[in-house]
Amino acid sequence: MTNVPTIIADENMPALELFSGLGEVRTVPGRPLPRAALTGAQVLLVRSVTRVDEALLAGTSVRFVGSATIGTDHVDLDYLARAGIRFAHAPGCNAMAVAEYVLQAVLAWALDNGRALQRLRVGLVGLGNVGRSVAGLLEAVGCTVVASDPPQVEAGAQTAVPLGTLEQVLACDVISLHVPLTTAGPHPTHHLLDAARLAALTPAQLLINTCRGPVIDNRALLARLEAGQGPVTVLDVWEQEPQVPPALLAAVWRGSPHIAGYSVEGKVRGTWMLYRALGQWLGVDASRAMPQQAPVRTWEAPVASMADLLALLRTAYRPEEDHRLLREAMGLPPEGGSRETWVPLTDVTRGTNFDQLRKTYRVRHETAGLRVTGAVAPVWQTVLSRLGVVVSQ
Ligand SMILES: NC(=O)c1ccc[n+]([C@@H]2O[C@H](COP(=O)([O-])OP(=O)(O)OC[C@H]3O[C@@H](n4cnc5c(N)ncnc54)[C@H](O)[C@@H]3O)[C@@H](O)[C@H]2O)c1
Ligand SMILES: O=C(O)[C@H](O)[C@H](O)COP(=O)(O)O
Repeated sequence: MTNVPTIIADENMPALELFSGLGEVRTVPGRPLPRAALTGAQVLLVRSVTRVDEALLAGTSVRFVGSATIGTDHVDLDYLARAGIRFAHAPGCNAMAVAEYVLQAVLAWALDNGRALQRLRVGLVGLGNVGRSVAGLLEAVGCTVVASDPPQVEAGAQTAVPLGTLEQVLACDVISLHVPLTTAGPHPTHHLLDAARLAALTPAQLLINTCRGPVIDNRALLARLEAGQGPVTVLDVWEQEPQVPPALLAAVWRGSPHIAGYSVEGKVRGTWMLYRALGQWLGVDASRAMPQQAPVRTWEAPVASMADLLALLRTAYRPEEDHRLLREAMGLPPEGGSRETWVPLTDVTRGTNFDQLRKTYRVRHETAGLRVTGAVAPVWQTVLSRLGVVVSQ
């Protein structure tokens, strides 16, 4: 390509200054992305909220699409291949952010329920970048982890985490979902947790979904939760985003607006990976380093107990704040209010509120780089090391 390309980018993408040497960047809203904005553009950079398909791209001059995400279910990859449009995404960019979100949920639930981590069996559905990061942290705190991943079994993959059946995973104390959303192929994940599988789960279990909403049949889940028979549930993702059914939100232990991966580092790394890929495609230098943004942080107290570890993690991120804000945005009162106090918002307002929460999401850093100066009990040393914490006593 000889001319300077025009790059259309989602306005919620950080660190777009990386692209200043590669083309002229123009930002646009991602949901909905105005098709007219693509006129004359060669490059389109999106996040998960933009459906990228023939309807959006046919007749445009876009030749490169980048998605600063791990998931690709919003992109019609077959169409892009047929149309000769190059595609890049960001595998692994925010895996540690999601793993920290899951670790906090497990620690808080275990503390609240008097469960010893060393006796917890954790089942992961999907053992890719996120599943492996989650397993690394949970094994380090003493949990026994098993995963179900049929594509890896069929490929004969050697995995550090033992692979079992989905049924074995669903029988664990904690179940965490880390699969892509797929509707075709030998192992589709749409409604993988359907009514029948959900019926086998009990209130003694913890179910966490940070992958994609439609992997769980949300109506069936709500029916189980309203009957008092469902698992304690953490949902970061919802079947009809940006819609969040107030009844389902009221029934879960914790809900958040699809932000499990929203660390500053995860988002910046996603942009940086696209910058590298675009530079390679254009055949130009793209050797800028990933912008480093985490400030110096210090934890001066000891890390002796599970509660200490949770308190340390909470310096970076307080999940109940996301839960509170999401409830407010969907018209629910603070925890415990009756159904009569729910504010009846329209779908349009709820959808706008959901996207607004994500757009204005606060600065949240991963734990990596935190300096601990207090005494660390041997039992927590491995997890702190895997979190990238620097222990200096
Ligand atoms: N909430 C968030 O902010 C957030 C952040 C990152 C990723 N995600 C979601 O999490 C998903 C997983 O991320 P990842 O980085 O681990 O992806 P990945 O591609 O590295 O791993 C996915 C794994 O799932 C396995 N898999 C596929 N179908 C399966 C099935 N039917 N049963 C069991 N395993 C199956 C694959 O073999 C693979 O090992 C992404 O596709 C994305 O949708 C959400
Ligand atoms: O797949 C992912 O990486 C995440 O789900 C995704 O990044 C969520 O954030 P968004 O792209 O919608 O801003």
